[in-house]
Amino acid sequence: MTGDPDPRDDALNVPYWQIDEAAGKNVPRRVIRTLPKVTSPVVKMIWQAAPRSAAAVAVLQVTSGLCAAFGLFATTGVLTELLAGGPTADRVVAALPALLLVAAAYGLRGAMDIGVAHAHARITPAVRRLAEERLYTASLEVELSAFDDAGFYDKMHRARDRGLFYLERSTDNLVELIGSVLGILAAASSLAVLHPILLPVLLLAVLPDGWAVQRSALLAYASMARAVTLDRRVQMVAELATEREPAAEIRACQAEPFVLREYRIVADPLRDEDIRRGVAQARVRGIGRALAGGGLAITYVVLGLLVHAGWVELAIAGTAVIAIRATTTALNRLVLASNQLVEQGMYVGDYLAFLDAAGEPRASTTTSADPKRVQLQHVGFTYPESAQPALRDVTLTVEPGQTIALVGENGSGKTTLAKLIAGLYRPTHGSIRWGGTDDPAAIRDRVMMVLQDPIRWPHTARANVRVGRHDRVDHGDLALSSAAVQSGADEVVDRLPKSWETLLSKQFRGGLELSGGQWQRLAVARGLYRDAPLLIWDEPTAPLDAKAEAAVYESLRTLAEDRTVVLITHRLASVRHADRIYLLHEGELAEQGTHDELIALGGRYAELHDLQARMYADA
Ligand SMILES: Nc1ncnc2c1ncn2[C@@H]1O[C@H](COP(=O)(O)OP(=O)(O)OP(=O)(O)O)[C@@H](O)[C@H]1O
Repeated sequence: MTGDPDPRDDALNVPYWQIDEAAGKNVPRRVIRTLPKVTSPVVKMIWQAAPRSAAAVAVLQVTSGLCAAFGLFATTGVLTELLAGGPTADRVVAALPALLLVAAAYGLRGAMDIGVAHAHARITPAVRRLAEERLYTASLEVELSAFDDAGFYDKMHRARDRGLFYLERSTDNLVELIGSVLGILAAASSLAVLHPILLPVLLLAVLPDGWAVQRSALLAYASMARAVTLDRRVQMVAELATEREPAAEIRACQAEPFVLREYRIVADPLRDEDIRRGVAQARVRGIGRALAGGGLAITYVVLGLLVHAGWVELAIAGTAVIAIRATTTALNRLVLASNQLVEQGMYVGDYLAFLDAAGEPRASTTTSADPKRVQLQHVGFTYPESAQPALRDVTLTVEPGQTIALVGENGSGKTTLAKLIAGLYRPTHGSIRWGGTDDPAAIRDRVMMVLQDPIRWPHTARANVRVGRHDRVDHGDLALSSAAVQSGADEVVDRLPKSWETLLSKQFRGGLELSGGQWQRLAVARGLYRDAPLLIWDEPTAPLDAKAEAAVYESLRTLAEDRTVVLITHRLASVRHADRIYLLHEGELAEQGTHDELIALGGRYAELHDLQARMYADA
């Protein structure tokens, strides 16, 4: 039956991702004050990414500015000769040497500008490359728990989606800014020499437009800050509607209208916000243009009055008009570039804030300690931004060579505990020691973990297994083959058209897709290929068929002979031989012992065991 939406869905109408008015208020108000702060990290980045090209741009731009100044002075010479008395032909001939100087100055300037463009072309891609690597390094190095924090996600998305893009744009704008500053210095210094009063008058023509562009930039940023979460939500819904992974389930659940409704809920306020911003920007731009036009008119009137009063010669006034045009153009470029730099600087700030939040890259630890005995003392763990702890007061010891099993209902904390034992999370209470160390970085090399929902790497079958220990030297693929045989992945690979070299991703031409169970066999092979003394299995066999499951457990028994194993499973029949079984309930250790002890106890474990035994018997 279809009908009105469930009223409980109304929770969707007051979402946390709505427009955030407070975030929009927290933006800077002035460009000039902010400019040095926002440009210095960009300058530093340019210098680190492409020092030679940066030096070339600086030298060529200064030379270009000098040429421009020289050209303007030479122009006065040309105009003086042309406006002198006598026949026109004589005046033109007399002006020729100055004219040649003007042509040479501007020709040289053109050559310098071509050089600037060449050097500039090398800078932006180099900056992007460096910035991307820093971002990816930071996000790969960050503690796993950061990914459970929505604030961190917002920061990362801002840094990745906008920070990188605007860092590139601000590199271009910085080159533009330096060029326009030097252009202004050249033109304005000639103008000041011709008549000092022309310079302040000229500012009248440019400042209003500058104000408008600045306001417009700030409006854009404030709008972005208000809508950033909303924007992310729209992208998420867009992925649901367009990506391959959810496509089947959406159709199977007939959830298409639900996805569209979700889209409308988030897209409508985003559209309204964009309109609000666009209209406000158009208004300030309009005011700025009108004021700028008035300012320029006043500039020319003042120049006319100066000529009329005989304070300025006509030839100098002619050069002044050219200089005014050059200065206005350069000042406008400067205002635009600096305003854009400030706007972009705010996004670049987001990029830098993310690098800060991600912290220093983890020092690559050279000490590698064997986990040996793993001891947990009163360990508690709460996920970031969660009200309830996922684990409470867990104390247990895993002796070297033991196989322990973690069992319990869904959500009881098994995976969380396994990730703590693997050193992926740090406890929020209590302590964990692995042999002689409590530094998770020191044991990471000695842990192999097969996760509940392993990554399907969009790579070859070989890469999917070898990524378990990508730097392992494996002559003749001996370790690869052995991991494949133990996990049953060999049967999967044998059927692939290009064997180990088959690309496992439908998103690329020639790629193939595997079934859930086939992927899982590769994931198990990946864990085995890693080959480490502490082995953590989180429901490794759930999607496997009976034959593959039996093969994996057989391999597990062999592996367990000289390893410490932590096994998580809901199939209690598979944990019967574990040295010790821990039953978790709502984040606490509710029962522990051997299989026989727990059955004798007659508690939750015994109850679950009976239930499963009856279920399989009925089946
Ligand atoms: N990334 C996360 N962020 C916040 N809470 C989480 C996160 N992962 C798990 N939890 C919460 O922590 C609790 C324990 O989850 P955990 O995945 O450890 O349970 P589990 O016993 O492995 O469950 P299952 O048998 O379903 O795999 C649950 O209440 C869950 O909602």
